[in-house]
Amino acid sequence: MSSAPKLTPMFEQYLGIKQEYPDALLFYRMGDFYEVFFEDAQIAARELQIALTSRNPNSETKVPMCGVPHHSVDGYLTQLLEKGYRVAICDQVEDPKQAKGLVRRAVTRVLTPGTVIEDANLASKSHNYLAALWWDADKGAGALAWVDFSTGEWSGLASRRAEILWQWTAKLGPRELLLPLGHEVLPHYAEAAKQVNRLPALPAFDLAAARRELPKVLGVADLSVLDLEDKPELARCCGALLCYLRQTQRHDELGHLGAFRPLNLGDHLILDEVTERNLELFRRLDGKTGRGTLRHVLDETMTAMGGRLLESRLRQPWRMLAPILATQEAVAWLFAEDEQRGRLRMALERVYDLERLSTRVFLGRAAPKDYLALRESLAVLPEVRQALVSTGGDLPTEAAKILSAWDDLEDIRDLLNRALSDNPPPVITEGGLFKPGFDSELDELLELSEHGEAKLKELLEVEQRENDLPKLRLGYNRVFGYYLELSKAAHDRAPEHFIRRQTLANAERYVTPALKELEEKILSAAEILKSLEYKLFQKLRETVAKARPRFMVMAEALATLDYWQSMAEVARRNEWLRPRLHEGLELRIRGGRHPVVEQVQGRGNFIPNDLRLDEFCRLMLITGPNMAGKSTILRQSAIICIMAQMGSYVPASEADIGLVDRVFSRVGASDNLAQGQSTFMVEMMETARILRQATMRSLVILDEIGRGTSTFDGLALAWAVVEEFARRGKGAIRTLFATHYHELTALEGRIPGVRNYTVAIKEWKGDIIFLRRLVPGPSDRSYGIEVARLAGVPDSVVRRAREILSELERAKSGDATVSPRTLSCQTLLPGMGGKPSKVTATAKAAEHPLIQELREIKVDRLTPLEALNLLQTWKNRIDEESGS
Ligand SMILES: Nc1ncnc2c1ncn2[C@@H]1O[C@H](COP(=O)(O)OP(=O)(O)OP(=O)(O)O)[C@@H](O)[C@H]1O
Repeated sequence: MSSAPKLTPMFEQYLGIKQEYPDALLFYRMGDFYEVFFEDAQIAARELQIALTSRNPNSETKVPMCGVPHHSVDGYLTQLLEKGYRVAICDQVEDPKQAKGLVRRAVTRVLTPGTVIEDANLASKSHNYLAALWWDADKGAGALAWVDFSTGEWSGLASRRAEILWQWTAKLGPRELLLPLGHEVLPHYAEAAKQVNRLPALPAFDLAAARRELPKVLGVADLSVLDLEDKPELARCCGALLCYLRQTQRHDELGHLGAFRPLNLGDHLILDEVTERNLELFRRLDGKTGRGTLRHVLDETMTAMGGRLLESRLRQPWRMLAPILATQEAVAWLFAEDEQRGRLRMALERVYDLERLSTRVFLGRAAPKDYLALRESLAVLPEVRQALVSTGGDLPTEAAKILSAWDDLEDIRDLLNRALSDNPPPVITEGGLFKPGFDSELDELLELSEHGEAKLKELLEVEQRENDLPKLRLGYNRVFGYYLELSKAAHDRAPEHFIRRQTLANAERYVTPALKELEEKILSAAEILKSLEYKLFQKLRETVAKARPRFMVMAEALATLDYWQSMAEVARRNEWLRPRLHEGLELRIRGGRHPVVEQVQGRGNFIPNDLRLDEFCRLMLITGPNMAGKSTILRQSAIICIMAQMGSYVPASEADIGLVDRVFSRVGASDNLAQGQSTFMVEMMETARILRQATMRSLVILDEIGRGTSTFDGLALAWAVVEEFARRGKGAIRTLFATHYHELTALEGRIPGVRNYTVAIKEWKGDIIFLRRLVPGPSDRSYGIEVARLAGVPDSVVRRAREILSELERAKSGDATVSPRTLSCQTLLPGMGGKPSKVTATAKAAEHPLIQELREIKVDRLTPLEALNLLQTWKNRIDEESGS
């Protein structure tokens, strides 16, 4: 048996380390490069588009290899993290000059998408979550916890329904999700669990470990202080987060994590992930962010912290009146004060991301430019404070609270001012971080290292002059340091104190005791200088890191101010109005607009609409032609409620909003074909969810339920759903229901609270004009064919569709061709059988399309041959239709 070829010591070391990080790409530091080997190299070369080479670990095998220079590694790491990879950074942990044999190396940190803290890997105005989910199927209980490691915020929720936990996972969209090994991902949520890391339940999710670790990290006595004692599942998830952070950060200190604040669903207006998507709160239906989303319209924040607060509020608006009213009061104050708001905006623009900067300082990963950014931000704090107080009048309660806890962090600003040079180096080890005058010892050493050159020159000049050797030269090499050099021709004139060190072909090199002494001073000054700079930097870092809680207080204050001013700014620009909120169930909007559609189309081109949901009209059935604007009304009503409960002004001329606990929306088709679910299946799953979760305080908007199946199945389902919403509890659930099933309009008068509405149009010379006005009453028909014509469907198809339509209508109005299946449905469904519906009543007495053509024919203009051909065409059509 042949034994495996012996590896070089370097590869032995590499493989030993790699074994500990099987799931990460190992970046192995060699000199000025990070090298990647074996399979990792193939992945890295492909993903980073860099050359794949090879290296021999022994004489026989070749190992794939690629590498990147250490100074530009960050850009490559960003690319890998964006693609979802984890990277273990393996550094040299001893000075190669001092190393005996192979340099010692160790993994200094593991970068993962969910734990990154560098700006290059993060969207500034979005949170970056690492989440952990635990579900105990036997007990029927579970939890989800999440942390934004870059800011230190963490939270979570416990639930007795796995579906709720997965919904929140989908909503938060964590960059990484920790799941215990073997734990199933709920069907329909594969997207949410795209980036899953399976951890062994023990020790990662161990309850005993969580009980021990959590209080330690958060500096409290036990779990009861954290409101976690009676939520063991949530404690497990928090424990798993800590366990993973410890593993990846190689940093025992997790003290930058803030207080754990469990999410109390009762405090918030719940928007599930489907509603978020359908209403295009964060992403458009095509998946893109930015223009076309509500967030884009609302975001006038000037700081990253304010932007993230806006994201959280939009994700979780309030359910309770008190915080909404307090926010409204502050927004109204800044809304009224244009000048002050302008000053505040200008000041906030110069504030950097205090949360993430101070995290990097705390974890020892801040670059000199981060300290400079902190210094510049702190310099603005007095200006922001000044902008708050400058009105002279009474401040709103919340603003007064912020002001009373205000901290300019003057001591830290003063320290950074005195310490940091204005042009610091890119990395700390390069020197030049501190200002002259900050530390006297440092100044002395700087003087020596800077003037060392001059002193050497002085020594050379003395030797030249005293020994009459004008051609004497000074040089340096790595082997014996500084030397004096004489040409071969002059070497016999070397004085006695010159000690010969090297003979070259045409020169001799010497040292002198004085030169050696000076050299030692200069070199040791550089060494001492380096270590003193490092020591001073550590001290500075510690002082700034200790101020982390103060930074966090101010970060929260600035984020809140920024949120208010952003709300006030957009309200001013778009002429929005302060809504009235109340505990009742009535919803009244006058002159409501869709903020996003209006922004895209331009203010003058959007037609406002009124809407009222009260005890007489709790469920609005909106019929109307395609393209009339039904979906827009549905969405804008939901969006106005969401905005109001964020404390924002709303696009309406008047709004009274009875608080909403959940908004549900089923709008349009959302295929999930990739997950093996048809459009109809998804629609029904979502409808089922709404039926399970909606309460009397919810607002439900349903758009064209049931259209993904056969007409009668769809109608029957839509009908049953309307009945269910209209008859829940004592009254109906506030529902806006847009549909093309005109048969449903028969429900008005049969079920209390159901009212018909339509979006008006006008017919003019065979065309339709969209009036975009919501008016009481049902619509007569869909005008689908007219809209198809407007959309450019070819005339031949439009004509044929008209023929088919009139056939169908004839059949429906009791003609002999009606099928047995249709008959059975008609008798099953109330409102359909017996009396003709509105549609059939208004339809013209149907006649065969051939008769119409016959009428239009000009016989005297036909040649006999054309007449014969026409006759043959008609006969063919009749034969086809009768199936002969
Ligand atoms: N109030 C309005 N003012 C101006 N334009 C509007 C208004 N409402 C809707 N629109 C425009 O009409 C388009 C169609 O509106 P919407 O999708 O709401 O129609 P719909 O009745 O739901 O159509 P369908 O039944 O085909 O789904 C919108 O994209 C928008 O551009």
